[in-house]
Amino acid sequence: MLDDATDFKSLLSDPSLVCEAAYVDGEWVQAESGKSFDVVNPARGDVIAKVPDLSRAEVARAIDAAERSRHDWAKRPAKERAAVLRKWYDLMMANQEDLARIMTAEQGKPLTESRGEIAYAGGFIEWFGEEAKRVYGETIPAPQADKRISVIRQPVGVVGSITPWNFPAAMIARKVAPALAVGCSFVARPAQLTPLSALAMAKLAEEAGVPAGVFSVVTSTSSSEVGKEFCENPKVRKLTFTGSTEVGRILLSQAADQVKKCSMELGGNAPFIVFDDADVDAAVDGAIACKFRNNGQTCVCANRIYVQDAVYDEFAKKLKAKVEQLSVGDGLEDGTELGPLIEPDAVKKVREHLQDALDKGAKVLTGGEDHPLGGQFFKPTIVTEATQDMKVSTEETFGPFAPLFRFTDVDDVIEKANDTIFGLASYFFARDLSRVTKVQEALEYGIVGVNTGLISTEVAPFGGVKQSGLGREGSRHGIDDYLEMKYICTVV
Ligand SMILES: NC(=O)c1ccc[n+]([C@@H]2O[C@H](COP(=O)([O-])OP(=O)(O)OC[C@H]3O[C@@H](n4cnc5c(N)ncnc54)[C@H](O)[C@@H]3O)[C@@H](O)[C@H]2O)c1
Ligand SMILES: O=C[C@H](O)CS(=O)(=O)O
Repeated sequence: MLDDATDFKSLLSDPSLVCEAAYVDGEWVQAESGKSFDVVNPARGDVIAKVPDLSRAEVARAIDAAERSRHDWAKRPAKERAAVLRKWYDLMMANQEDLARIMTAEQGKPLTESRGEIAYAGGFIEWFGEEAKRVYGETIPAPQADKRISVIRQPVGVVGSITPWNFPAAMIARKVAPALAVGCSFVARPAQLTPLSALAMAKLAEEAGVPAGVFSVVTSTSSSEVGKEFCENPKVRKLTFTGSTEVGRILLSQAADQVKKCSMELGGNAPFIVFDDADVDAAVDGAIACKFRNNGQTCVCANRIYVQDAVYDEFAKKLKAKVEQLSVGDGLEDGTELGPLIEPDAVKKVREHLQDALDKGAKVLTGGEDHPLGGQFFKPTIVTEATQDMKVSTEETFGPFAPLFRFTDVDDVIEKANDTIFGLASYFFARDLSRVTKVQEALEYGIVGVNTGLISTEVAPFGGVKQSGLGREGSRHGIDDYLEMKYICTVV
């Protein structure tokens, strides 16, 4: 652990990237009430910054600024908007180390993962800057000689955004990038636990030339009030949300009154299936990457690991050996592979899922207790003999807890894998071509990883089916949710 006296800003080349103010209409502001809230380092429990606690009325002013500024931004040639996004990407990458340290300090993930997330977030800005220049329309042969039919695509307008704490930069980037690329304006409300990454991104966007009002970051402890403002303010044409399915339901209900355009990136419950023809060593490496990335705190982490009888013991033994090598500690320290969980309730949920599994017959293979570091650290844990009646088979654990389920029959494991209200990510390891084809088509998920545990990239359409969400982010498809299609019929 770093010395508690270490001020993480002393680790930065540019401490001014730590912005203890909200960014509204091109100005760095405090709350009129004078209220602020603490940003805490989950590894050490110390306060690393204070940011303003804006009121709903102050959020409404950011929306007003977004409405005023969007028209000129949309009128700019796409090439000009693309150049601003490219500059923003270049600044993100030039400041990658500082942005990573800020992220690790507020979210806890190891520096290696924070560096990766900054590159991932920047990748969306780079990608959609390029896509800005390819928003095409079409002409359609008219059924009458005196008519001409054309279709154009125009920016939706003001976008309201609410995002979670687990990827404090990437979850915003994959929304704000397509929005600004097509000429929308954007008001972001980052998670209360991790606002600093969003504010640092705004500082670099300002430097890159994003006009005042086009991108604002409002910090607030009252997420429900901000959500209601986004849903009830008619100037907001679209709500984009990433978070739990529970909150997604609330927002969709609130948005229904104005039939507001919504994108939803929600919860997951990923199955990870190891068949008897798999490369077991590759499957173990895939499971480590998939289960323990961000300490298990990702929407696409393996939540249930199904292993076919013939390779169950080999897989369990090799996974145990690798898990016991994982280095747990402060993410700001070199070599750390698993940081703390984000808050005490997150640790409580891991303990709850573990105890429920043990009560129903599971056995601890490794871990299964708080880490000697204490606080929000927990030992990476594997249990064997997991069964479908356990909480972990229907609820997202969101922590370093790997339950192994044994299976025999292929059709049976597909049925079990699909037996959930969620449908975001899924994974399986197999080599038989017929089996691979059958399984990848049978899994009811928006994302399928075949012989890999890592699927995150800006070039592919990311999103879920069933109650894991609506819409896709990233890829050429990710721009569609920020455009309205207009059909023009002209009599000549
Ligand atoms: N599908 C994806 O791309 C994706 C990505 C990351 C996280 N997630 C999901 O997010 C969850 C973990 O993140 P979390 O704990 O921050 O989720 P959460 O739903 O509790 O919170 C998400 C965001 O919504 C805000 N919020 C909470 N209640 C609200 C309300 N009533 N109105 C408006 N905003 C509200 C929070 O302050 C936060 O900023 C997990 O379920 C995970 O699967 C999904
Ligand atoms: O937690 C959810 C994120 O969307 C994970 S990913 O990094 O985008 O795959």
